[in-house]
Amino acid sequence: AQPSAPAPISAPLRALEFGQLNFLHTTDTHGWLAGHLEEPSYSADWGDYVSFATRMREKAEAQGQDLLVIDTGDRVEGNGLYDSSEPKGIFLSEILRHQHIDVITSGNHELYKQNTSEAEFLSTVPNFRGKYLASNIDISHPETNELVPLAPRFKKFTTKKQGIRIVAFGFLFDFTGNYNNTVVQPVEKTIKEDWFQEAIRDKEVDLFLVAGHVPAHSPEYWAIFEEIRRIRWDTPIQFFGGHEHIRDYAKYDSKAFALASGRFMETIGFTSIDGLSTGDQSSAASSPVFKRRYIDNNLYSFYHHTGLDEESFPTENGLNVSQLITESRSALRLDHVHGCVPRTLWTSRVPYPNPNSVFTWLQTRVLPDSLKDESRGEVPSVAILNTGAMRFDIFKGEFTQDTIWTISPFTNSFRYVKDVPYEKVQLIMEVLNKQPKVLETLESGSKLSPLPCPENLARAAYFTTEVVEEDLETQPVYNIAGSHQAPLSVDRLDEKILPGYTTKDDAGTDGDDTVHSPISFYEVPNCIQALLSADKSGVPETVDLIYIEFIQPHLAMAAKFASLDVDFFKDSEVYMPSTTLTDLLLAWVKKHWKCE
Ligand SMILES: Nc1ccn([C@@H]2O[C@H](COP(=O)(O)O)[C@@H](O)[C@H]2O)c(=O)n1
Repeated sequence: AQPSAPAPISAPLRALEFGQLNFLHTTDTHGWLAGHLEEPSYSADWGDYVSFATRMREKAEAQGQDLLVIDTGDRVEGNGLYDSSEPKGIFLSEILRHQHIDVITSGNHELYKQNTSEAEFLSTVPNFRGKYLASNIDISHPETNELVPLAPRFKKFTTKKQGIRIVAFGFLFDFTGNYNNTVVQPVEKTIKEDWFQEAIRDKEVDLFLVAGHVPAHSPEYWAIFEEIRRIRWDTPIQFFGGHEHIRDYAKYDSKAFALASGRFMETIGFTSIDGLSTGDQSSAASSPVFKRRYIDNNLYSFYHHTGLDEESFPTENGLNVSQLITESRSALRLDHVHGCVPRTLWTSRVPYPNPNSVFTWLQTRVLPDSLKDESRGEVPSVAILNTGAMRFDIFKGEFTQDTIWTISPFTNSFRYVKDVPYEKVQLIMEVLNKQPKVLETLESGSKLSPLPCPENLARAAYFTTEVVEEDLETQPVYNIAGSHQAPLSVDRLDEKILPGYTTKDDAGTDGDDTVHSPISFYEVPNCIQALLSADKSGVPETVDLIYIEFIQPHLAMAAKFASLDVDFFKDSEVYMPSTTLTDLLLAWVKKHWKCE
């Protein structure tokens, strides 16, 4: 772990059940390879994970079993270790490559920008040659401009100990927000292509392995499942997914399961399968047995599951990677303090609006204090921001160079349209906050990216519907009864059962390795608005409508519903040129949250 990481806290743990074939899985790490430096439950770093994977492989192989390591993308954007360097990602890429990964895929974040996808093509794919799969992504070659596969479409391999014959794929969900140097072909179309049809007709296969940046429960995975089942009615299928930032496990049939392993290096997913055929030896078992566990990413869990301790657990490679992370953080000055946070602000642990909500803080303090374009003088305005723009809670204490990227990694700036009737703005807000179907599909047929953070969409079933009194306290406590998932915090360390993930999935409620008490998780709107007006006494007739540029296509759609005759693509202008949300937040923190 990193020198400043908090020590993990002992807690009751559920055991891992090994099988013939075992997997470790990460997804949506978003640059958090240093682990969480303020949350003991997730305080292990990528170096510890390198050691853990090695020790787990040794353990499996000593028992004549196999272990494979999977990563399903969104490795970039969301932490200083990625975002703070120039160019972005040069430190992260060097750290990442030290893990032995058997199958790795791209997420949507690898494709938002041209430089990110090109770095993927020129560095990550070669670093993981033979392991990186891209079943439905092409990229315009940076030198020739020719459209080429980002990586091989699939691969076939045989496991070392058991001789299990695996055909593996690597998919991305039907993403449409990519920059135009890449092409993401819809999954449903890709699976009709000859190469896929041939691959699933291979009779010498014991397991289909579908890794992808695709939600565990999703139409895309359902389509792949059905296509494979049309040809291979009983070959086992193990899916690994991601994108929703949640722990999840989906049962497609008794021989096909999908695991999703959370977000931000909080979770190492584990699955095992027993009863597979191996090579030409058919299995004695009538049906394979699938198991799953969500491991809290900390050394207490790692020691327990490997049966090792502080002395015997770390590998030389793992220790070197931890050291490399420390050096990279230091070179990037990620511990540099910009200010001191007076009280913790939550994205979804408290209801909105609330004095402890990040969104209330933005609405009432940051946006009104910061959004001012000199060229517009005292013209009243309304600013609209999508809640997905804020990625993480802000903990009480030091606000560092790392914090700014964990909360606001996107480089979006602001645009505006002049003289919009205030009542139309209110109608637009109503449309934007209708969940989520109204604004899902453009006339072109392409889908709009959701406005809130992915957790917020995926966890609708877990929302705390009645406000828990304690969540309204100045600093809420966390061991609250209810049934919802949410990350663990730094407080309340005095109790044996600590608050944390309490996952419910298709296999039940015993998936988390650590037994936790649950935490509240409140729904937040898709968008918030702030009225910026010198005259606080009344509502203005017309306003400048300022918005974060990410929501421009959504606004264009919403304007139609609100009968507002504005072409947001043609009629808008840049507001506060060269200023991003990240810049605004940092400037506000430096000015208002000075350390004593
Ligand atoms: N420039 C951007 C990009 C994304 N978002 C928000 O993030 C969501 C996607 O998050 P994943 O990690 O699941 O890919 C997206 O739906 C937006 O809410 C943004 O605000 N600005």
